[in-house]
Amino acid sequence: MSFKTISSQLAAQLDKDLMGPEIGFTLEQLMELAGLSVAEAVLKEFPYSKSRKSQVLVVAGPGNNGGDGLVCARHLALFGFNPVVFYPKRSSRTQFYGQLVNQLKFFQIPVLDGDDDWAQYLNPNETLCVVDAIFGFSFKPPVREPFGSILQQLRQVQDQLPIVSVDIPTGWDVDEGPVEPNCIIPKVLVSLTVPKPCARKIESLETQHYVGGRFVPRSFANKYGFEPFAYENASQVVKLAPE
Ligand SMILES: NC(=O)C1=CN([C@@H]2O[C@H](COP(=O)(O)OP(=O)(O)OC[C@H]3O[C@@H](n4cnc5c(N)ncnc54)[C@H](O)[C@@H]3O)[C@@H](O)[C@H]2O)[C@@H](O)CC1
Ligand SMILES: [K+]
Repeated sequence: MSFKTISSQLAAQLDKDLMGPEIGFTLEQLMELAGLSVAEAVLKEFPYSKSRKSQVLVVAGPGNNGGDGLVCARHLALFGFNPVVFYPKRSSRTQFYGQLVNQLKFFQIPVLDGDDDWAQYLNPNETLCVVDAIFGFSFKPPVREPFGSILQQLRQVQDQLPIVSVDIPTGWDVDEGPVEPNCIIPKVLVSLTVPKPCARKIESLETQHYVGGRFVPRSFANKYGFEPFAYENASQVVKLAPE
């Protein structure tokens, strides 16, 4: 595939740079745009219609990838879907995660914890798709519990219930690709800012690939060795053509 990628190390540096003293984005700003991008990709792949199922299960992990999922769920509700969030290991890294959960409650979006029966939402007759916001570019294999069992359950249904992965398919090494035996093979991948090397391992016939997280100017993209993606109008995502 010919699209440009940047390594996990460079992606972390890019994030630091965007949120550093010179540029000054806050994590909250970037997460809002990232979550909105993923919700738009869901809408594009599984258009909302009153006459069909509209339930979306969002599985959120303990870090910022999970935060993207929490934001995504709120936008999905605004787009007309019925999101349910499974958030088994809640971050206390900053107060912000608690605020995101409060916002979900404000939207009357169910937020399940580790003791709840989340697997009831893995029924393809009732759920349209699953958003995989478990781990992003900071995942280091091997996967620890409870996420090992969660991945196993998701893996069992992924052929019937499409999975939309946020930034990195969970269980994939950011640079090497699928490493965990129970890693997710998503139907849709939404790379944020710029694809990471593992995105080269997706099979374009099996997985639709979007780029989202539209928040850098050309000069900054060029500094990190890539060209801006061809976003149309106000869209927050662009679909990459299969190669
Ligand atoms: N500029 C960007 O591209 C932006 C990226 N964001 C998101 O931030 C993500 C990176 O966030 P983080 O650095 O917080 O990291 P992640 O969300 O990828 O994961 C870190 C968390 O996972 C846990 N973890 C790592 N390996 C594990 C294992 N083997 N078993 C169990 N737990 C494990 C860590 O303890 C930590 O809690 C990106 O992938 C992206 O989704 C956005 O939120 C904001 C903007
Ligand atoms: K993910």
